[in-house]
Amino acid sequence: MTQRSSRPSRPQRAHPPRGRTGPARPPVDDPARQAALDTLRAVRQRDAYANLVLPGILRERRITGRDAALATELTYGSLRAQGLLDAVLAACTDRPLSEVDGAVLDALRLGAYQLLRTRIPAHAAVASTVDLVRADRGSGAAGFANAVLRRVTGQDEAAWVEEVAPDEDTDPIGYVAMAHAHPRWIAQAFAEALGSRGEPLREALAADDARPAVHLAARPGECSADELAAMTGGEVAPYSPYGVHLDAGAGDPGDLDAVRERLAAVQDEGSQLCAVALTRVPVEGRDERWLDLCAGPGGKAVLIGSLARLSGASMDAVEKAPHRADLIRKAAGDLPITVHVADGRESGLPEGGFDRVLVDAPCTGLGALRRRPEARWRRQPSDVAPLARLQRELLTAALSLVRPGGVVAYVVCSPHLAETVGVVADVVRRTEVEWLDAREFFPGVPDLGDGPSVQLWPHEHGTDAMFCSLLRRPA
Ligand SMILES: C[S@@+](CC[C@H](N)C(=O)[O-])C[C@H]1O[C@@H](n2cnc3c(N)ncnc32)[C@H](O)[C@@H]1O
Repeated sequence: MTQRSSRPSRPQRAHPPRGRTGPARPPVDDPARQAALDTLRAVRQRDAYANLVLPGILRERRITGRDAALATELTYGSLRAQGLLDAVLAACTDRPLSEVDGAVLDALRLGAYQLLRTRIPAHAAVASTVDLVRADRGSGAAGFANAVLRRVTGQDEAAWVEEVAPDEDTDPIGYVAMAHAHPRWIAQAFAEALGSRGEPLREALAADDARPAVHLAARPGECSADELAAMTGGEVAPYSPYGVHLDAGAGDPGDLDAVRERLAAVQDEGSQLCAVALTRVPVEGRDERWLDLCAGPGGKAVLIGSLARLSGASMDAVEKAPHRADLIRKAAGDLPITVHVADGRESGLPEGGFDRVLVDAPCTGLGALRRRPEARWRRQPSDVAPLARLQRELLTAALSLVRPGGVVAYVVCSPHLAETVGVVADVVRRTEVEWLDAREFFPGVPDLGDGPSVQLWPHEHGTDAMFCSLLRRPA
């Protein structure tokens, strides 16, 4: 690890007071950065979700085109990279970041992101950030931000990683976690799922750190993937028969005509594949009652419900949260889906009453971090055990709701072993059930490992890191 010759001295003032420290100026005319900064603040102060806050700000302020694209890139990029940015910023000040005014810290993260991970010229990145701080917090805070960011400009991202990351030889996981801006415990969980601390782990974290393409699912019976690609200018997805990929910078996909007219929905290709896999497993005899046990907000329920309609089946959808149950009803429209607000562990639905059951269980979401920029810094290792307990209980309930000979798909958007094979192996040990080789039901998808479960990965499949196990209740 290289050592910096000296820590930067305290910038300008020994202790710039918190809050306003000088005359504020009128708001700066930089709508993209202002939108990004306001979103970072909402995420920090109110635990808001950036992908809900930012589109609202852009709409309200009528920010479009290049400004909207820049705001999106800076917001999501700064949030994704936060751990790395904070380590660099901490090395550029001589007091803990916890003592830096929150609003100033948001701006410093925005500035550091531009300096380390964009092609924006350094002088523009520093000056624009300092202007934002001056307008909001006054000239003292602006001087502090200027001094810190100038120190960040001293070297590029790779050199900073060498300085702030743990030593690569003694802590390879800690090193690669810092280099690709992931908390160490998440990198460790990925390493365990991949069975590697080397190149596959680096590739997985790098893919997880990049801006993902938008994935759409054409609604079966309404529109084909070819038609959807032609309508949206996207590309037909490589594996899902319903999938289309759009460029990462393609704007708000909710504005697309195909999505507004319900011919398609925004849905990761891995989610599509797991939902479709449930419908591909042959079952003998009756095949007309399907169930989604954790259905909100309804992405998979709509895809499976569309396939149910085409094959003459109907579907029940269970969701514990009433507002998410409402979202399923809205998304389902006239599909043959009956929505129940209930706990899937005691839904009151008939035991053995269903031919196919999906358990898309609540999980840490570690497999979809690239789509939820702030999530990686919010999740904690202590979240895993209670979720794994709930997942086991939901899967056990699903196995009592499926009829003999029927099939259950257990799906999570996480590769954490405690939520994936840990849950399934435990339930299989305690229940009489056949663990099917799920790989057969992901035709054409390469690199699916040794089975019997399927673990998808962003770096191998271009999907979220979705996990799917298929279980059959003995006839
Ligand atoms: C991973 S999400 C499901 C996503 C959904 N299948 C889709 O594709 O849109 C898990 C859902 O389970 C719900 N949930 C959590 N605990 C539950 C329980 N005990 N019973 C039923 N649903 C539950 C959550 O509110 C959440 O909506």
